[in-house]
Amino acid sequence: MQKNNLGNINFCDISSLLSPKQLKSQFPLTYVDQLFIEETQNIIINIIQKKDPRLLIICGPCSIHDVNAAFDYAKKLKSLSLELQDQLYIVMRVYLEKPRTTIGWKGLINDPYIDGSCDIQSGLKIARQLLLQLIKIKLPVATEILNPNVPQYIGDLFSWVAIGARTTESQIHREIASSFQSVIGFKNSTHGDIDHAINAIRAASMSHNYISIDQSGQVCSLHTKGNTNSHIILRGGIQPNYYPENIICCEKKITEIGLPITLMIDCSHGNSNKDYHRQIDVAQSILNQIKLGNHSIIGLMMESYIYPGNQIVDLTHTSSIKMQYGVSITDACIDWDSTERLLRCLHKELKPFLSTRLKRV
Ligand SMILES: O=C[C@H](O)[C@H](O)COP(=O)(O)O
Ligand SMILES: C=C(OP(=O)(O)O)C(=O)O
Repeated sequence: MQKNNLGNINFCDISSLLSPKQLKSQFPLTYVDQLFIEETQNIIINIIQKKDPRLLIICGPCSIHDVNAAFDYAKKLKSLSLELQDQLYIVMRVYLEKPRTTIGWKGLINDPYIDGSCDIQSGLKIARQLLLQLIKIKLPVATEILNPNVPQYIGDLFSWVAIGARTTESQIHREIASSFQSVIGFKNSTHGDIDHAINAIRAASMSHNYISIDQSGQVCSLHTKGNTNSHIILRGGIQPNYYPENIICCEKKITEIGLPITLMIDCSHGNSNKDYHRQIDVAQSILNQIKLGNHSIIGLMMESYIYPGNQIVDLTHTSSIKMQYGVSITDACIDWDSTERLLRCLHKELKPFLSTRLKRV
């Protein structure tokens, strides 16, 4: 078989990208904004260490595909978060990379024009610019880290980070998690196994050496300190795992190993059986569990956008099809009005209970 001049018959094309340093010089983080991110990271560390009794809420679209709609959503979320901040600490889900079960659109960084052109260089620029805009309005942001080199470009901007169900068992993702100064949430596996997430927490807490790229884009060997601030995210699997019996079983397992008992519940994915309406039932169940004295649940994740549901995009025809504004193009989301009602309800109902959760230190 004839090799092309890229040295591998399966390579079709290679193009250079700008380095992390070049991207950051085009879209710099100001000192004031950097202090804001550090402050929000510390608040979330305090929440998972039970020194701050508020419930952490990671809330936003399944994926970002339209930066204008994302910013409109962010403004609504910011103003609500100010009103509810005494009980809820709200962080926007800004998911820029999507792990797929088989194939599909892989997110704004990979394919910003949603047409299969995969202009990754533009994707990185659009992503960093949006994140800086959100931070400018003092909205903390959260994401899932997927591609191992992406953190060098935008990893300085997040207040909280997830490793997804499909990558929690991956060594490279655990190594990356060990480099983060923000809290990291590890999801249980797509089938519902929590051992992968427990092993990930232990691995990420240790120091690692691995191959990465530095700020100039040069391949390097990276030595990390280890991140001891991580927790499990129960996202359901073949069955939901947010019921009291699942939570108790998970708490028992974590206690036996000697890890801090800190859980976030993802109201979507396997816990909602991918029916977005059911996210509200999951949140209601968690509210009741907290009222009944649960101390291990520190946060909730929800997939929410401006309008409900989702729309299917056909990557080959996107330019000729008009997409609906503010509607997800990946998983279905609850709409803004339902989100606002749910968050107000959590705020009101949790008020008498949250302060009793403070760890006696
Ligand atoms: O959160 C998003 C999706 O659940 C995840 O990316 C998998 O999506 P898929 O099963 O549609 O590929
Ligand atoms: C892909 C996601 O979730 P999970 O890893 O739980 O499937 C997500 O939260 O967007």
